[in-house]
Amino acid sequence: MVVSALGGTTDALIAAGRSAAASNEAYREALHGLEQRHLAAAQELLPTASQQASLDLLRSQFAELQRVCDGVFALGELSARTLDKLMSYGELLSSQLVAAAAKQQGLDAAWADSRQLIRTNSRFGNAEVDMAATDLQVKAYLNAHKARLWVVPGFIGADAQGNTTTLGRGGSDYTAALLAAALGAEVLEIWTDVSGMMTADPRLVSSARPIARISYQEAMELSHFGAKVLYPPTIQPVMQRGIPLWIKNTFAPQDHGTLVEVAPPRTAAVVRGISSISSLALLSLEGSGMVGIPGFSRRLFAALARERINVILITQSSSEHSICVGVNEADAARSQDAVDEEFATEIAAGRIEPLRVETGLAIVALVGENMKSHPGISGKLFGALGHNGVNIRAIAQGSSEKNISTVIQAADVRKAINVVHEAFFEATYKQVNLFVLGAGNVGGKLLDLLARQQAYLLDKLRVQVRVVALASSRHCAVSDEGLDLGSWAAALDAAPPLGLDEFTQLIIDKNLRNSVLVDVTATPDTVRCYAPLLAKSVAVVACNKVAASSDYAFYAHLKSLAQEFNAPFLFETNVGAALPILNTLQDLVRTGDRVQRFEAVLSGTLNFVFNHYDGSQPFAEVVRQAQAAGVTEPDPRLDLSGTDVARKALILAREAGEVMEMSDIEIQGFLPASCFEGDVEAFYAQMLREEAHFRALYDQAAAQGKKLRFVAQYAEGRAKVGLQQLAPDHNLYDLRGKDNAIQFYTDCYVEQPLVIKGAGAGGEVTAAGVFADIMRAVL
Ligand SMILES: NC(=O)C1=CN([C@@H]2O[C@H](COP(=O)(O)OP(=O)(O)OC[C@H]3O[C@@H](n4cnc5c(N)ncnc54)[C@H](O)[C@@H]3O)[C@@H](O)[C@H]2O)C=CC1
Ligand SMILES: N[C@@H](CC=O)C(=O)O
Repeated sequence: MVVSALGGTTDALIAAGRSAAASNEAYREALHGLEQRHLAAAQELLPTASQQASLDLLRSQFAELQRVCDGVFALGELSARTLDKLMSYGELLSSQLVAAAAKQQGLDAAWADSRQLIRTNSRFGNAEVDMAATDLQVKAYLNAHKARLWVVPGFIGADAQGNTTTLGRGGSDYTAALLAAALGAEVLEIWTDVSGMMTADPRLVSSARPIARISYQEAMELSHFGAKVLYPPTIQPVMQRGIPLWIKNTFAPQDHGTLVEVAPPRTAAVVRGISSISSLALLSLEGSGMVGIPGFSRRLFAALARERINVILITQSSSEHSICVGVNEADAARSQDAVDEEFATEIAAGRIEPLRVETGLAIVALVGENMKSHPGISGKLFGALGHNGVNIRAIAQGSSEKNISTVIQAADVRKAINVVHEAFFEATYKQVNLFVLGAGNVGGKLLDLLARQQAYLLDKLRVQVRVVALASSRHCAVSDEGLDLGSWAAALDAAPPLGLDEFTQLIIDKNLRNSVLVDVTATPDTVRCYAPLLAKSVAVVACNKVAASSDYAFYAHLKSLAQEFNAPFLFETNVGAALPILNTLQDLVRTGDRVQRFEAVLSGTLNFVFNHYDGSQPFAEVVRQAQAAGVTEPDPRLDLSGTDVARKALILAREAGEVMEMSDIEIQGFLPASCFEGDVEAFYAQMLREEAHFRALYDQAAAQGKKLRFVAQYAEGRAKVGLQQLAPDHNLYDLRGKDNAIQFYTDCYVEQPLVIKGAGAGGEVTAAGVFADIMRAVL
């Protein structure tokens, strides 16, 4: 049994040594605290009658420790050798306590000093083990001494002169593996505080799960790449002897844990785990003088090796114009000095550039032996990262195909690991993070719809939709876990205000995967956050028509950002609410068809009004009913003036490929100009006064058996909107309630148009259309 120090002891010993070296007497207090803790542990572990020997031993060892620290204090210096000696006390003390407790339990147990077993070189702080000597020492010791259970301190060894050395932090696992290998053990069990290696770091990925069985190679890749469960060198000694290694959880012994073995059974999962290393610096050596000249890489690596700088990742393009290596960020400055000195002549001659050092980076890596010869893995990896705006700075994959590593910004690590985990571990769910602007008619219906559908989406589509922030014009509620959609209105009311720029920055700072801005306002203000968000690969879904009907340059800029940053910009509901008008049009254009003309009824409000108005009640009253039904714009004058229909005609024409501005659309209004003087109430009052005008319009049409329809027309680059009287044989005659309809004549649809018709306005259907756009953006 190999034992680690009591939690926190090694750090406390290091701190005490450093205090002493800095002439700070605080080390005495620190040692006293540690002593009390160990004495208390002994009193808890052992019955009172048999505590004395252990308590005496502990006291004498703390007296020794005190003398070591006093020496450091007197000299004002803490050498690596003394620090190793200091640190060794953690494991020495704990293992002696455990040995005493085991004997007390009646086991045939004995304590062995690992300094007599593990032979290392004299590199204090991170000594290298002499395997052959260790093997011999372990066998000789166990031949000479007899006990059924040996309790041994982990982490420490001794050099040939008998000086105490340490094997690197986490080295107790390594000690155990060295002993298991020397003894030819049947199995090495590592008892820790987690239930094995996980598919990803559980602190970063909440849906990470334990890996039941894994090969040595995979475990090595994962442990090297930050899976802190296992100290990386641990695997080598047991792998060489084919000894299975079982990671188990002390706090949940019933859990299976992870079994590391030669050949775990093949599973459907091609990727075994995702790992990451933070605090990475990328060193780039570049220059035309390198091309085709052998020896540059050797000199680069030699310069780093002389400084004992560990190279974590290497990549070189086939142009040989640059070599790029990843090292620990803490080694960046030394790397720069070492490499620039090595290449001083070439740099002075301009044949290569001084070493370029970039910090603040991290590696995210896919690990799995089954990735070998399995096409599409890297494509899926890069696709998942790219779709979420994670820029890949460098890539490395060896021909063994066990590991594909990407270097990314450290700030993107959490998002990156989560999207990659979602992409490769299908049994988990995909998380969608919504940032919603507007909670009025459409917004409120959307939030209620999301609340109703959340369980369905999770269950059937494995999509977890969360509203992380919800803003009205006065409040903004934010929740990292997602707002409770059963009570969004109360949460919004209780929340403080947040400006639009701060809201935008919040989305960028949260940097969550599958982020979507949902604009369900009617204001021109909100559109200014679209561009910065699209440039961060945040999808934008809008039923707000302002952006798509604004200046052509702005609309085109948003479309190109969406393409450049792989971030959907979707606004299907801008025309005909949830009717699939824009998607159909985009399909036509995408397949090379050309729209020759279209005719459409695109105002739910005006259709509602003309379907309900027959002179039996005032026209103004019918408009009020449309507003109450949630069909009009927040300002109904936009509908009645024809402006809203003109916006839709413009958006359709643009999506058909036309470069047009709003001023190019001819609006033939039918309301007397007097109706637009003053505010909305004045508008209603004036319509009442103009009732005769509306009655006359109706009577003229009715007298010929026709209906009034406000029609948008586009043909060969020209568009207009206006009131028409349509006969019963017209395709747009038979429209009920607030229906919309459009007929496209294209190069393919020449005689019979492509017709789309149905409910084209109202809070519910618009919310449904926005919801569909959200799903389209993220699935
Ligand atoms: N009602 C319908 O049938 C359809 C509506 N639309 C569009 O839906 C949008 C919303 O319409 P409604 O819900 O009826 O309007 P609404 O006026 O009921 O709701 C808009 C909400 O946005 C809020 N708001 C304004 N400025 C804001 C800001 N800077 N930040 C956050 N919230 C802000 C307002 O306080 C209001 O609660 C409009 O752009 C409309 O053109 C699109 C298709 C159909
Ligand atoms: N106010 C609009 C709503 C949809 O865009 C309409 O009346 O159609």
